[in-house]
Amino acid sequence: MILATDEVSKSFGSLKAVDGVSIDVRHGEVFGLAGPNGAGKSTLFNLLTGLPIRPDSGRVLFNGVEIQRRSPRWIAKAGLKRTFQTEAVFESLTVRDNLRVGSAYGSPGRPARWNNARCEAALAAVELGCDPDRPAAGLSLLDRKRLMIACAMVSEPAVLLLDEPAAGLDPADQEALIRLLTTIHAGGTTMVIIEHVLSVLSALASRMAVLDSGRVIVTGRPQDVLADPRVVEAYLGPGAAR
Ligand SMILES: Nc1ncnc2c1ncn2[C@@H]1O[C@H](COP(=O)(O)OP(=O)(O)OP(=O)(O)O)[C@@H](O)[C@H]1O
Repeated sequence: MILATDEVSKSFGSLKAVDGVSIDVRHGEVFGLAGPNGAGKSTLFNLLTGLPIRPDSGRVLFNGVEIQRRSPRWIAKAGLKRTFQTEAVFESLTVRDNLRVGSAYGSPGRPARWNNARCEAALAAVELGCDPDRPAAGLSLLDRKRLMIACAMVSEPAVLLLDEPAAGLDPADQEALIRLLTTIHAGGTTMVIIEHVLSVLSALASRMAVLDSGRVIVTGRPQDVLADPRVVEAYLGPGAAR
């Protein structure tokens, strides 16, 4: 296992947002996370990356090391990086400067000396063909997503966590995203993907878990999980699977 949670819980007041969740992510796989709105998926990502919360109980293990009390920066430098539901790019900065920020935040060891070759490589990896010296503002939705992924990939993380990468994309752009993430995965990056667009998740993930009300209700291969009556009822309500 490269990444695991062991009975991780987090409450906000009386709400158990994440309730005793245990997942195991294997080296080199794409692991999916799904579940209805409010199921606790993003909170689980926040607990994995220390941003900005810590678990009330349970452990997060990265390469066998407990990281649940580590800082977000330490976790990023260790090789666990993430993207966000909304396209978290600095609109007033150029594409190149966005990548510089990504590199400075997550590179292991001392801050890496920036070089243009690295910028070009990161942009090529996400197939972002624009002028690197143009502002990020005005990029299309898909290109802002490419840039956000490039900012995470520029420090060559071992694990990339993607929070709803397909949100807002039309079917053609979803296909482009699937091709892009397939290529990045083929380069050796382990991925965990939260996604509501289940066709995208099915195309990418070898295993997945579904959360409901903070708990894992089913884990397995996408084709089995998505046909499971418990999953159908979590999305559509009690009795929907009958
Ligand atoms: N900082 C916070 N303070 C209080 N409640 C929170 C906080 N963060 C999340 N929650 C609550 O925890 C629950 C789980 O939220 P979370 O965002 O993890 O769900 P999700 O599965 O990612 O949902 P979505 O698919 O809509 O993004 C929700 O009820 C949410 O309102």
